[in-house]
Amino acid sequence: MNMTTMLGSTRDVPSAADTPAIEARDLRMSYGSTDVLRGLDLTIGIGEVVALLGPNGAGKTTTIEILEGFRAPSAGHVRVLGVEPIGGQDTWRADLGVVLQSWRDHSRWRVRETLHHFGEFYRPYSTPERPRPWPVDDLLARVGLTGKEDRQILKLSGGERRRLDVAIGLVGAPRVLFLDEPTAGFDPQARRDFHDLIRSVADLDVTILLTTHDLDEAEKLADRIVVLAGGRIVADGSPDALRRAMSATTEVRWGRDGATHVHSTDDPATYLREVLNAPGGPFTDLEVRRASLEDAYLSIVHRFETGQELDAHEARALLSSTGATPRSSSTAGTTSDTTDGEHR
Ligand SMILES: Nc1ncnc2c1ncn2[C@@H]1O[C@H](COP(=O)(O)OP(=O)(O)OP(=O)(O)O)[C@@H](O)[C@H]1O
Repeated sequence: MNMTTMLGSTRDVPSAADTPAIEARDLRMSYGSTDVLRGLDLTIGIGEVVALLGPNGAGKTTTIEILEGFRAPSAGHVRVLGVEPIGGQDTWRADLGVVLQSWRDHSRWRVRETLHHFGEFYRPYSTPERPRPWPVDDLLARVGLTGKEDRQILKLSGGERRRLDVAIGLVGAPRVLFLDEPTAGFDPQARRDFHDLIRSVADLDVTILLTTHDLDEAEKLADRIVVLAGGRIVADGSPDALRRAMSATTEVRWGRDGATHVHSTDDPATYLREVLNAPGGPFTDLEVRRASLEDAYLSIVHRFETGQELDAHEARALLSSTGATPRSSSTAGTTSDTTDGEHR
């Protein structure tokens, strides 16, 4: 039985039709006197793949742990598959797959027995539409651990262990999969394999919320990127929309007469014309670079952290694709100034 047969289609699931997979309204969380989440509004539809980004300590893991039901929020309305996570029963829990940041238990267990062990928890929740658990051999093949079935966990490499973590998250054939920094420590090939795996899972309408610091990963995997900073969502949109909202600027780099110049501009054509027509020796270097998603992200976070105002237009652009309402006038914005840097 392959994965598609096994998972069926979540379109058949009654609760999937009109209930969002994840819903948070004015979600707040404080640890003692420290406010970590200050009013998060987030709706994620069934089958969406969303990357949650934000600087260290922004509250990504906290958010995920609240959605998983591991942590009670201080305030706010939270629903995952229509259920309040902190009171979620086992039938609800069986619909979730969780890949934590680090999982170090059972290190003497072997790969197959570990998956078998966790898979058995899900058997009582098996339905004709969604047989559970996921067949271990198919799962091993999916995560690239075929041939490692009998190895003890402590003898796996870091990347292999992470693949096992992902397999454990999937073994219950979840409807919603939470992945906290899933590819930390992966080599490039393992990362690529993992991306293929997640895309194939996403194709089955599994809702995926992942945290990552890897912009490239977010861009490859996610339909939508949500940026968390200062306890609030400061940007929410497709990778393209975020890049467009933040990347009016283009960087022009040129070398001439022994000097390298770097200039950011909203109007590269006009600037280039000026540069090319200016008197001087031959050009030794010329590069025109549109800002990347990483540039956009860094700019969003930088603008937020330095308290730079964003105007209503910028706020709308950053939050527009989900129709979210900007909550603050002091979050992120575009870097549309033109600065000239010169390096000799
Ligand atoms: N159990 C806890 N008790 C007190 N403070 C906590 C606890 N867990 C997290 N924090 C604090 O809450 C803030 C948010 O932490 P969280 O782990 O959610 O951030 P994150 O965005 O996932 O960070 P990272 O990117 O570093 O993983 C941090 O300042 C952290 O120190």
